[in-house]
Amino acid sequence: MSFKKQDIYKALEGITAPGEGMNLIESKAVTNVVVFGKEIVVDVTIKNPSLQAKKKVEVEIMKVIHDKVDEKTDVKVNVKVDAPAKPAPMRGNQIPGVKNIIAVASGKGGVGKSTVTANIAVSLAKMGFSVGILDADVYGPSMPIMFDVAKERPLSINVDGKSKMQPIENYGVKLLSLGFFTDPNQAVIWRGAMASKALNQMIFDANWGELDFLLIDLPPGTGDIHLSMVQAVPITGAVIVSTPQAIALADAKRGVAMFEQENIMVPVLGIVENMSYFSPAELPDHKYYIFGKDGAKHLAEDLKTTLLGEIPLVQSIREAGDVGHPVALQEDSALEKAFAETTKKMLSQLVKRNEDLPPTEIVRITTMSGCSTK
Ligand SMILES: Nc1ncnc2c1ncn2[C@@H]1O[C@H](COP(=O)(O)OP(=O)(O)OP(=O)(O)O)[C@@H](O)[C@H]1O
Repeated sequence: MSFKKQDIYKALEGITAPGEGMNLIESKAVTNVVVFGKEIVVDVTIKNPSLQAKKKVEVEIMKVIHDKVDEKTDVKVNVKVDAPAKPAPMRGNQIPGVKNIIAVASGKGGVGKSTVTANIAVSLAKMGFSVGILDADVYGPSMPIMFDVAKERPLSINVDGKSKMQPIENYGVKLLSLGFFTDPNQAVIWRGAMASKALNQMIFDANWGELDFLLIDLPPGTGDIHLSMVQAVPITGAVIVSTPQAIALADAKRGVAMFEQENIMVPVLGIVENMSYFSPAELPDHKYYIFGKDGAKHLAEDLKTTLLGEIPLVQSIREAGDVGHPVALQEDSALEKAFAETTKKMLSQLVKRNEDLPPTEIVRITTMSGCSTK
């Protein structure tokens, strides 16, 4: 035997525990490793009960041991399933079956909020979570294009005698968007009451099924539509997207402040800095800080929140969005890793939030005259 048990543990650190956002060692999923001559037996306990997750973890363990430890050894993997992850506690107008609702917002438009939402959703799905996106961007719903389903239309199906809207699914992500209800050639801006009605239907009259996460892609800004969203559902936490540019950061700050208002109180999980720097394909080690450096890092420090990730400005991110195949789907690419890291950081903030704070309540919005609208 030319390897140590420690080599096996080290190799297993390279595998993400399905549905947990941590590696198999960090999450204590590996409960035992035994070496008998040329045979290695790994006992692993995972939280995701699906057959696919079990098979995936088994195959990944075998592969990493053969690649990194000893290619000739026989590997046996015993996979056990523990009870499912604790759902986030919520009350109020819950969406049945939906455990965590995450709002993705940006103060300024065009900073890549939808791109970040799409890629975080794909990363979550690849980690084994069940994920949905509600595209609530009233000014320009772009998710149907980003998920290559712009020509699809949600069907109405009958669930327990009620007619429900069936989300469109691609890449393991369920999607409903205001964009499914407008002609892409017409510039429609959803206004006030109509937008609220459509959003309410997409939230409560849809067959989302069991979801670990529902990401809500909010329109840019901090206006009425945001208030009606936070009023309608108990949002577990908010993620703010910004570029490092001063004017984007100032708007991001307003976004954080909006969620933290006393009458809203949605915890901010952190800030994702998008378009952090540009690296040309021919000079991958060069980083050009086009919009400034460390802007979101400093803002996160100032606001006592977390910098969740720094996503570079890369042509392939734009191209992948345009062809409807989010870049996080590109196996083993640097961008896939960047989004996976950002997602893991968001998850660890979410776990902390769910441990430390009570459930988010439905917000009572008080009108100028002091009357509650709920
Ligand atoms: N990191 C990046 N590198 C390259 N292009 C990017 C990056 N992030 C976003 N883009 C591109 O920038 C454009 C705007 O991105 P996106 O639509 O995600 O922004 P947004 O903030 O959601 O916009 P809106 O304000 O319209 O909702 C898109 O063409 C997208 O492909």
